[in-house]
Amino acid sequence: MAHSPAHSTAFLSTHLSTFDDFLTVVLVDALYFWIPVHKVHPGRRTPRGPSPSTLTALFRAHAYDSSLTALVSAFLALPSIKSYVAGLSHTPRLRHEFEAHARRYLAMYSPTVPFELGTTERYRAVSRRSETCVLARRPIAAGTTIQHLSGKMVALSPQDEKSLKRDFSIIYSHRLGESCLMLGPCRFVNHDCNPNARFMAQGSHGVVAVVAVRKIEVGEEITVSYADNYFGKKNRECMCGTCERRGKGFFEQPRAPPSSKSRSQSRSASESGVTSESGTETEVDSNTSDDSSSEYENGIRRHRTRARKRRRLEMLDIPDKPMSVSPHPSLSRSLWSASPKKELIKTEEVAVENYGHTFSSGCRRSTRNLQVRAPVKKDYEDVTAPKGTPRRIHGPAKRANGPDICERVNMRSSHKRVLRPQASTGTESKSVRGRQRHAARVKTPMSQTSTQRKKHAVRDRRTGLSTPPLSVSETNDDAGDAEWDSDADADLYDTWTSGILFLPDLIYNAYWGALELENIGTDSKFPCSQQSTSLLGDTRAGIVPPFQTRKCANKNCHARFLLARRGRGGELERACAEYVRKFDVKCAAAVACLKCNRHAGIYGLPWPEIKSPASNDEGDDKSAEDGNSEEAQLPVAFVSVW
Ligand SMILES: C[S@@+](CC[C@H](N)C(=O)[O-])C[C@H]1O[C@@H](n2cnc3c(N)ncnc32)[C@H](O)[C@@H]1O
Repeated sequence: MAHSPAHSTAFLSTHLSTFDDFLTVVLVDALYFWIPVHKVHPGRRTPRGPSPSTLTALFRAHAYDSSLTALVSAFLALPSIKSYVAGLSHTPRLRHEFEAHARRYLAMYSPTVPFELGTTERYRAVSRRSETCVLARRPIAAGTTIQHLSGKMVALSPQDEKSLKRDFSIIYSHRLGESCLMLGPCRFVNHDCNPNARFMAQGSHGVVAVVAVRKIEVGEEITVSYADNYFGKKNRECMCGTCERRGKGFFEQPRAPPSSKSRSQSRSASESGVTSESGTETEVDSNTSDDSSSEYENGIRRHRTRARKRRRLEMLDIPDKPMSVSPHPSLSRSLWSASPKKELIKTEEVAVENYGHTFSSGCRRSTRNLQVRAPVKKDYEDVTAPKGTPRRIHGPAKRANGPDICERVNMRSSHKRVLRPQASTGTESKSVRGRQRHAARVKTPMSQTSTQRKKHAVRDRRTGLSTPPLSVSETNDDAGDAEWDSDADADLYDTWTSGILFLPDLIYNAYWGALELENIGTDSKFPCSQQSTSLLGDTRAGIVPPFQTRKCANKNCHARFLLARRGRGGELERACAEYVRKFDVKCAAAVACLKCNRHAGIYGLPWPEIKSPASNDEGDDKSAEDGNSEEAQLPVAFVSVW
């Protein structure tokens, strides 16, 4: 085999990196993720692995008994994996290490896994690519070992030390007193100067785990501190969120070069040997009292470097602030804070934005089973809209040739909308209303006839012209409400703004807030279980196939083989949202679907019956999450349905 590790009984960093590249191609790039993850040997070709559909079938088959061991065995029994392992020179040690490493990546598919991979644009200015980050899928208590977020650390061989010198996954182990290569899922954890977790060695075989140092909320990025001087001296090139907030590291503002006046002042001060204003002793060079004193020169150099960096950022068109991690605004803490109605409504709104993206790329989903209730639209106003602009209801992003879903999400989050409760009376709100009414008269398409509007919509769709942000709508007076309240107008609005005809339902669902499933019994504890239990029962008995496996119509969707759901799956996801609302279960997957509901496919959003929460997962992470009470509350549906 071209790149199989050398015949040797020792387990070297070369072996680890080769295994890791192979396994990330097979188990992460092909199935799980929408960007190829960073490889240790980017230029190398890896041997062919099993097809995504074979793997998907494998996962589904073993998801029901939630046995990681069974899954690993089945994986190792696949012909392509067998031949890869056979190439490992019949060295039991290597085979054992390969299996252990495969197990680490396979464990990421465990439905109970408390984290997921996401993408971040935070480091793009330097790395020029989207990078991976790790996000919490459920609250993680301080002191908890994060289950399945593990890796393997091996001392760098001298050969690797030369070739991989600048590689990202090399860490210095104080315990071993040498540089090590660390690979496995925990290599995706980024650095933060105020981290919420830390790496911890488990046992004496170089197994690394990640332990939370404080409570981590759903959707929060899991970060560790690599070292104090990892990103330059005192991490001054660090691009973490903490540095961004503090204006440190990469985000430190360049100090302006001293003005000529202050320079001459400091020069005369230095000539007389006086301490400068800032309190630092100015260097005195009795021979050359010109501007080229080293501190000044350094200042200029620093300033230029920073200016260069800023220009680079501008060229890349990366918003300086805030840099966001995706997924996604919908995962932000506030959306999940315990469920007063208003919070819920925000959740729904964002969820529908997501779905808007998703649907616009081809995954239409039925929402016919949903009833909407409890009008709530008066509760909020969009305070970010420019003065006098009639409020715009969130619509889907433009489709035509735009950036893909993830990018859009990121772009959106750079100018987040702020929703706040709206004042009900008072002069202020009256003037707002006045402005809105005026703006509505001037701008809204409601002044056109409905035939005209339809004609324009059709024309826009044909020509591919993006529809201007038409800001239908919303004044707060009764007349405005009545206008907007009519189904026809709402439908039309959607047609105008996006050209996607099926969105009205969704926008309405978001807009009206709370959703109710038709088929939820009043005393049903787990709304979706009623739908799915019987089918699941049959499935387990082997009577019907578990789900219809559909290919996603979006050709950019790397998770297309995982899209499996029963019939009209939309209602099940909604059920999940409903479940979240009712029981305050913090389920990131419910709304965080980025690419064609990858999560829905992988983690299974239908919620079948509750089993006893006994987990069969074994291995290095056995003790993990013992103390995590959230774990026990989670529906075992996560374990059962893929
Ligand atoms: C161990 S990897 C972490 C996972 C990585 N983001 C990926 O996509 O595979 C470390 C790399 O992440 C990026 N990185 C992580 N934290 C960073 C930080 N605070 N500042 C700058 N770059 C960071 C750098 O590109 C670094 O080489």
